Amino acid sequence: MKLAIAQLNPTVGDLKGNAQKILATAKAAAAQGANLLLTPELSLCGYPPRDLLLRPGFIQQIQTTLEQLAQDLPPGIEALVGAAQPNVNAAKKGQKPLYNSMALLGHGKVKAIFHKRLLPTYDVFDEDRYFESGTTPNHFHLEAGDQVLHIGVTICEDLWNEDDFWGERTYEVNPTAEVVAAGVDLVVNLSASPFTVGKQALREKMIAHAVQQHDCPIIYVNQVGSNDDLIFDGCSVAINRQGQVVNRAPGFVPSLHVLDYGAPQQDLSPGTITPLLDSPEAEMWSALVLGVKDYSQKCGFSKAVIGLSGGIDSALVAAIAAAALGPDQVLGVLMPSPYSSDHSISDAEKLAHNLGIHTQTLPIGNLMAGFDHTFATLFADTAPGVTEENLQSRIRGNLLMAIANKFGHLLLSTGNKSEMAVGYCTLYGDMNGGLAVIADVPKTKVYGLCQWLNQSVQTNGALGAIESQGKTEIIPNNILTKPPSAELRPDQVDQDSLPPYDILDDILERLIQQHQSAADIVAAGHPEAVVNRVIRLLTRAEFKRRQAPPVLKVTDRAFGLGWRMPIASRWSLTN
Ligand SMILES: Nc1ncnc2c1ncn2[C@@H]1O[C@H](COP(=O)(O)OP(=O)(O)OC[C@H]2O[C@@H]([n+]3cccc(C(=O)O)c3)[C@H](O)[C@@H]2O)[C@@H](O)[C@H]1O
Ligand SMILES: Nc1ncnc2c1ncn2[C@@H]1O[C@H](COP(=O)(O)OP(=O)(O)OP(=O)(O)O)[C@@H](O)[C@H]1O
Ligand SMILES: NC(=O)CC[C@H](N)C(=O)O
Repeated sequence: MKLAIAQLNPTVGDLKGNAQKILATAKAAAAQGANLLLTPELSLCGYPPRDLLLRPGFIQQIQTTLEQLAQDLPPGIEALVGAAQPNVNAAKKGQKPLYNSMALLGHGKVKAIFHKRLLPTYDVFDEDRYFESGTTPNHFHLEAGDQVLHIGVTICEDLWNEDDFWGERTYEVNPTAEVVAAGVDLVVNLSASPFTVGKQALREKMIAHAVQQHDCPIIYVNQVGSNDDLIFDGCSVAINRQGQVVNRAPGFVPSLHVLDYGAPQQDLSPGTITPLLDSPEAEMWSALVLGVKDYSQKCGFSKAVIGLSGGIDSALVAAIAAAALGPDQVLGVLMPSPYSSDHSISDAEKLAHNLGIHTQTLPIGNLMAGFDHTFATLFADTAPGVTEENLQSRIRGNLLMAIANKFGHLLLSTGNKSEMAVGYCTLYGDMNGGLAVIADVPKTKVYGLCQWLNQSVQTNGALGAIESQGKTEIIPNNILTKPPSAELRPDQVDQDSLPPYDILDDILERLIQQHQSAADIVAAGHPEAVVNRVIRLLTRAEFKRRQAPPVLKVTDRAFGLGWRMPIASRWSLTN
């Protein structure tokens, strides 16, 4: 029997386009003799469809598209296609109106529907909002000539439940154990599992554990591509009865792999194993490049604009944009003020040259003077301070949005996770933008990524669309070595206002990712006064983060849907 792993990149809501992708892949798989096409979770609607699921018209269109797709499939191949399905008993039983399902298409019809059993409702997932859990094990017999393969169907979270792997009971039900008890030869897991750094190694350990626990090979098929804030890395794997990876699809690109299952061992035969990326930096880079590429393309942008300060944050975002869209599609705008250092301009120009992106220089001194003049009477008895400093940021934000409006660019905002956490950024200023590219990358990791970028250009030149041949650096060394500064007043450096970034980032990770209390963090060796100050800053900046652009998620807890803190709150995160 031949099974085709279709690692697809659907666009949320593009039912027609997604159906065409599934059909084209089914034809390619059939041409290679495949008997069954395996597609990711909700492959027809794209994951996550969020509140589109509340629109009756969306659900109706899913049904008609699914039926049409069943009729269009080439003969000889069946397909498991992911689609939300109505729960006909919802009103009578007081249940949720939908199931998260896989439809088995074949012989011109929808032959069977399998419902997801375990619904993730934590971090960025909210499936309990829409879906009812399936209650019975999902399995079917695939028949081709005189061969029959008994296949167990699980959908993403259904596999994330092995108590002894996680060391704690996560769910009452174990869908894998139930299909294995029904006597299946093979389990497939159709997923939309978002990327975070290091997650693929964890997935493979978890799947190998399940294979050994249940003595059953597993094929895991993941979505690829980025939808809003979530990046899906693909890396679909097949693990044989011995717990060995026999096929791994590449990360961050769509792909099709056809695998054999059968005699003599009744197991999966070896396929192609794409090596995993060799560092956390390589993973993060690939994910962010895909995030910018897909967000732009799926929202209809081909060009991006970025404020280029000569600092490290805007340098990294410009590099990601150049790799994602092509250097020719990226505009860096230099907006020096009277407080800007000479190196802010020369470093930004050097960076732009290394990347091959376009630049424009728009000095903001006159606009600052115009604001001073207009406010002269109103602000007459006040001392200049943060208000005037922030005006520079807001002037730049306005200029950038005007360019975005005029030329149809997407404005990429450049704030990193550390400054988003403590509110070291200006609303309607440097926070302006359509996509917050590195707002889940702590400042220390921004440095790590830039250093990795410079090393990669020397060793393998793997920098997407950036021309790297003959170059020894992408991020100019001076950008890497000078102290970070907002340059909003003379001689300002970040470290005047914030703890050193290595200390800040460690405290933030403990607070945001590990939910530690102040006492836990002090016990880990941080001074109490610094911990309390960081907690105050983190809490106070909630209102800013609520107004930030979508943040590309690369860590286990990103700002956005996975971090839902109240704004008007009196609870202190010291506890
Ligand atoms: N709970 C709440 N709900 C809604 N709004 C709230 C609020 N609390 C304050 N506010 C409002 O927010 C204002 C304060 O926020 P905001 O105006 O953003 O400004 P603010 O946080 O006061 O200042 C920005 C900080 O970011 C630093 N920084 C660092 C790096 C780069 C840049 C840059 O811009 O390039 C800036 C800058 O040095 C300064 O320390 C208050 O004046 C108030 O109007
Ligand atoms: N002189 C400038 N010209 C153009 N854009 C600027 C200028 N100064 C600031 N910006 C914009 O505002 C953003 C915020 O500035 P900030 O100083 O926090 O970041 P950075 O300069 O990129 O990095 P670093 O903080 O390490 O210096 C910049 O990334 C950039 O997009
Ligand atoms: N779509 C899902 O069910 C995803 C949940 C799963 N635990 C993951 O992160 O990969």
